[in-house]
Amino acid sequence: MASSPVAGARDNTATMGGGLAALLLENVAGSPNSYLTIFAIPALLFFFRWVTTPSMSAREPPLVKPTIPVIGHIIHLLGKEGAFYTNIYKKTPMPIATLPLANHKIYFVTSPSLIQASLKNKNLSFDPFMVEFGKLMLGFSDAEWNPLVNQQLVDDFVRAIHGAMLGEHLHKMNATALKYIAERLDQIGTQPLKVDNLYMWTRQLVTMATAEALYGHANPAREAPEFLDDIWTMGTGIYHMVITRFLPSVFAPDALAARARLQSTLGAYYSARHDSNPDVARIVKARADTLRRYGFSDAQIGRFEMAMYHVATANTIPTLFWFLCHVFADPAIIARAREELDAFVTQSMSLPSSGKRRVTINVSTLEARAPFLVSIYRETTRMYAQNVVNRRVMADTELVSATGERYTLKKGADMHLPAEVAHTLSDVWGRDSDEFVADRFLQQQQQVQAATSGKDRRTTAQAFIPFGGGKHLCPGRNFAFAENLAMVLALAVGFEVRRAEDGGPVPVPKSAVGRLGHGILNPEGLGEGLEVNIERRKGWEDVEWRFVSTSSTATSS
Ligand code: HEM
Repeated sequence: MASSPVAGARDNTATMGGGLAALLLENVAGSPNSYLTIFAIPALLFFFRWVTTPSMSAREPPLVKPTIPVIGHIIHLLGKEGAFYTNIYKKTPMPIATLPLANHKIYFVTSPSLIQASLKNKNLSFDPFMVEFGKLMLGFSDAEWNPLVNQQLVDDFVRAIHGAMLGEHLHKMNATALKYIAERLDQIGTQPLKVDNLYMWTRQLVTMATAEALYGHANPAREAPEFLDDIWTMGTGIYHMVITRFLPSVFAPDALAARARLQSTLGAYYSARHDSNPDVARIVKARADTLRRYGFSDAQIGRFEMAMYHVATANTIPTLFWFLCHVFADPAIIARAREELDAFVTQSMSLPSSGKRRVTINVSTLEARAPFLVSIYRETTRMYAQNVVNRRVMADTELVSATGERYTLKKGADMHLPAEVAHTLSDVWGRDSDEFVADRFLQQQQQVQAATSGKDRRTTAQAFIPFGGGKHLCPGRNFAFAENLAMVLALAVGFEVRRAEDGGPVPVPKSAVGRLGHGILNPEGLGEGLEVNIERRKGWEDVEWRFVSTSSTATSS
């Protein structure tokens, strides 16, 4: 039937009045392809949303939706990196929340009691991350990794690690590392030591001290000093190797090259069976023994053990740097530290035949004898830790907060416990939670002793997670304590550390942007331009330093 232009115009007017659906139906009638359009597009959109939005059950932690649907949190996470969690918490403060990352769920925990409940819960495991991150960081292919690594190995390995850094094993490591550090300090004579970059100086000295403590006299860094730099260069690539996993060969070629050199050098170390030398740390022996039992070749142990050297230095040394800066940056802090330390260090002096006065300090006593210095150390780890403790939910689990709220956690989801958020909660740490307060931990200890605020102390202890917690609580924390406390004590008492430019106090530099996958923040520009002079303190010119580590009061985080 022919239609007049007028009739057509009337029809269209009617259609507009009848709504969009009618228009679409009318047009679709003429074209089978259009049927596809009308049904397929919404179906696809629905399917995409269904696939990419995790389903939620009642009592799961409340959902925090991203501003941009589906991928908003991912974009925000990659853009803000370390500050991601703080930003989310500032916008939506919750004790626990569910963050959808595409179709994956992350439970983001900030409440101190829920943090501790998570760390203690056996259904929440770090093991899958050890396996997943390990393979990526160490550059094993699936074909090599899968036949070697199984749950039994992970269990044995974790047991071996934790048993190997206690008691006599720990004392031996402490003694070796601190001997190396003390000898370097003793070499500073009457002329000031000019240091171009305080961060790099600390890093070089303590990376080597740690290598000595781990690997003994066959420590590969003795023969190949580039080994020390390689461990840090490798660390810069972790973000690309493990977090984004996107073309590390393009974005982190130096890190991959450094990794290859480290792994080959360590492969030679294990092939020569240097790990059986008597001056090697128990943790190095125990790890290699376990890996050999599970069929790793010596070359594969070398590749795997690069991880040990990394974890032993990556967090301890930036912590030491900030600790040192804060002690020497504020004249009131260094004065108070010396008030605490001078008398007891003087009591620890002897006069050996060398003619020099010798101070001998047992690092295991410092917790009790140097509470102010220990407080500065803890405050440093509180302020600069930005590690995210990871756990995976292995079975549907219920978590109960201190106030009785119950949350259901679903199998397969991940949990993130970011130290940066927990360490700055103002209702836990006070209104000055963003500030560095040198005696914060000392004040708390005194309040506990006076029994005035046991509850507060419990809450801060629950929110303090620089070393993680539960079964995977960092086994190196006591060794890190010994290196940090001993070195800063010796410098505080026996030396002056001053800005080279004008002899003024050491500045505390800005910290670099926190990268995902890193624990303690680095200084901006890796300390470039932080020139200092280190010279003997008046009245302490002829003192040499010795540290021992014997069982008495155990040190702790
Ligand atoms: C200030 C220094 C250090 C900090 C802040 C630190 C922090 C951490 C953190 C947050 C974890 C994860 C814990 C968890 O998931 O619950 C960890 C694990 C670990 N750390 Fe440390 N760490 C430090 C020093 C050291 C040192 C010196 C060593 C060895 C000599 C070491 C060896 C390890 C090992 C082997 C693990 C894995 C433990 C396991 O999976 O069971 N760390 N550390």
